[in-house]
Amino acid sequence: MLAGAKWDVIVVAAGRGTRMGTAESKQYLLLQDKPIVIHTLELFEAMEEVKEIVLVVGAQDVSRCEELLLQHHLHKVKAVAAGGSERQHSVRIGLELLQGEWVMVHDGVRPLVTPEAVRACMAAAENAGAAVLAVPVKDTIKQVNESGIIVATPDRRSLWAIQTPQAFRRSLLHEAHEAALAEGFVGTDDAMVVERYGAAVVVAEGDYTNIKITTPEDLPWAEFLLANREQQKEERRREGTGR
Ligand SMILES: Nc1ccn([C@@H]2O[C@H](COP(=O)(O)OP(=O)(O)OP(=O)(O)O)[C@@H](O)[C@H]2O)c(=O)n1
Ligand SMILES: C[C@](O)(CO)[C@H](O)COP(=O)(O)O
Repeated sequence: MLAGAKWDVIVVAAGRGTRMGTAESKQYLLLQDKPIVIHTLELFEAMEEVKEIVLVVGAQDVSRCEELLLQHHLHKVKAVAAGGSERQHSVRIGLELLQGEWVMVHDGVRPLVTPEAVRACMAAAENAGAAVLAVPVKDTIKQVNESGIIVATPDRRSLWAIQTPQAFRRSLLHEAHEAALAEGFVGTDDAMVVERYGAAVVVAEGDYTNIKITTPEDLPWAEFLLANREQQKEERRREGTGR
């Protein structure tokens, strides 16, 4: 294990992808000939700050994921666990398998997060105990009632779109999840669980390319962003070798 590796990661990939509408769950769709969730895992596998990864998937996908891990040499994944009916349950299942001091939770379907953004999130969490990647919203956001009438326009300066990774001192995240379970609270992200527990969660500014692959139009966008990154990497490599 690397000396600087003090972070564990839970990659949640047990969703059904109903909004994508494909027969195959979206985390296994191919981007540049590789399953989306493998792109995501490779990012954390390559980071020296990362010690161990737990992958949480649908019960029916555990063995095919174990094979995929071998095929793609993902040695940091110490367990593949069967997830729960809600994202929050899948996170809690992953959390039970980890013992380290620091843990990040990341969506398996956010394959485009950069190591720089992950590092910004980890640094903010090490300072504050809990941090999430986020970007300021670019649109004007309205609150609309059931009749389709706008009831409020919150000040955009205070609105952020929340992404993953979400990074925490493990004991805090564990206590917050236990409390949520006891109270029957289910949120859409881990920050909500920790906020509700009463702890401060800070935002670390990420970037707009860390998209969550959710609906069909996200796929060509992700392909474009990936191709663009590969091209930039190739250009840097050529410059580095003077070619
Ligand atoms: N019970 C669940 C639900 C979601 N997730 C994971 O949480 C991440 C973010 O969820 P989302 O994009 O909403 O995925 P789905 O639940 O699969 O999508 P949908 O809501 O369209 O069905 C995904 O990587 C998804 O696989 C999970 O591990 N367990
Ligand atoms: C955690 C998350 O990625 C933050 O944007 C998001 O909440 C995932 O779940 P959702 O079902 O798409 O709300």
